[in-house]
Amino acid sequence: MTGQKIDGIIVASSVKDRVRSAVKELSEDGIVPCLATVLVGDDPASSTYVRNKQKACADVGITTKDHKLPPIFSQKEMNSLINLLNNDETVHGILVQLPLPSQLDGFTTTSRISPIKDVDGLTPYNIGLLTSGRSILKPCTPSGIMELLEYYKIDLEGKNAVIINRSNLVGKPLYNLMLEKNATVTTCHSRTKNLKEYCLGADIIVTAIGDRSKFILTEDMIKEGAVVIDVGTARLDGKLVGDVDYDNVIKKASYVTPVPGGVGPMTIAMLLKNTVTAASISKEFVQPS
Ligand SMILES: Nc1nc(=O)c2c([nH]1)NC[C@@H]1CN(c3ccc(C(=O)N[C@@H](CCC(=O)O)C(=O)O)cc3)C=[N+]21
Repeated sequence: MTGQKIDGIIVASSVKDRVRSAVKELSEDGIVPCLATVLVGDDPASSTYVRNKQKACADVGITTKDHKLPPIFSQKEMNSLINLLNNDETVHGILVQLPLPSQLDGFTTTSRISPIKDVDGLTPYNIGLLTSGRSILKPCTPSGIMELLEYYKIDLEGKNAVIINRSNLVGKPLYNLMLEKNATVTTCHSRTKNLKEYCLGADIIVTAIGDRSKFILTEDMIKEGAVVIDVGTARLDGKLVGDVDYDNVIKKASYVTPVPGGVGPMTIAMLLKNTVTAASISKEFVQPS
C-alpha cells in the first residue's frame, strides 16, 4: 500500500475561494482589504516571496501597498514606517518579510506592529492569545498545516506528533495549535538526542530544517502509516527541495506533503485569510467621528 499525496495547491485554492467571497462581502460594506508589504534589501529569494504574496492578493481582490527599502534602512526608520502603517486606516495587514538585514532586529520590528494588523501572528499579544488557545491571527505556515490536516480529515486526538523545528514562525506556534487538537506534541531540534527514535514513535511528523546536508527524513525513520508534513525549503541545482525523501517515504507513509506544492502554497493562502480577518476586525476598532 502506498500513501497519498497531500495536495497543497488544491487546498490553497479552496481557502482562496472562501477568501474571495469574504473580500466581496467586505467590499459591499465599503472595506477594501489592504495588505502592506515591507521588504528591506534585495535578496532575490525574499523579493520573489513578496512578489508571490502580492500576486496572490491581487488574485482574490486584496489590494497591496508595496514598501521596498534600501539594505541600509535603520531601526529608527523602520520604527517610523511601522508607526505610519499602524495609523493608516486604509491598511489592514502589515507583513514584514523576514529575515531582516543585521542592523534590524526582527523581534523589535514585528513587536511594534499593531496586534490587529499582525497578519503573521508574530506580536507578543498574538503569541499570548495563541498559547491561551484563543488566537485570531495565527502564524501562516502552522495554520496552513492545520488546514491541510483538516481537509484530509486527519484527526490529531491522542496522536503522537513530532515537530522538528523550534522557531517562532513555525515550531512554537504549531506546537500550540496541535496541542489544542489534543495531540501529544514533542518538539525536536538540533540538540535532540536519538531523533530517529522520536520519529519512529510519531503518528505525525512535521519537519522544517531546510538543509539536506544536515537532515533528510528517510523511510527507515518513520513508522508504517505515519503522516509526514514537509516544511523544509532549500535549493538544489536550482530546484526547490524539502527535507523528505518523498519517493521512498510515500511508500510507507499514509500521507505526505510534496515540496513544492505542499505547505508553501498554504502559507500564502493563510496570509490572505488573515488579511481578510484583520480587515473584518478593523471595523470594530473604527472610532466614530
Ligand atoms: N514575515 C514572514 N512571513 C512568512 O510567512 C515568511 C517570511 N517572513 N519569510 C520567508 C518564509 C518562507 N515563506 C514561504 C511562502 C511560500 C512558499 C511557496 O509558495 N512555495 C512554493 C514554491 C515557490 C517556489 O518555487 O519558489 C511551494 O512550496 O510550492 C514558500 C515559502 C514564507 N515566509
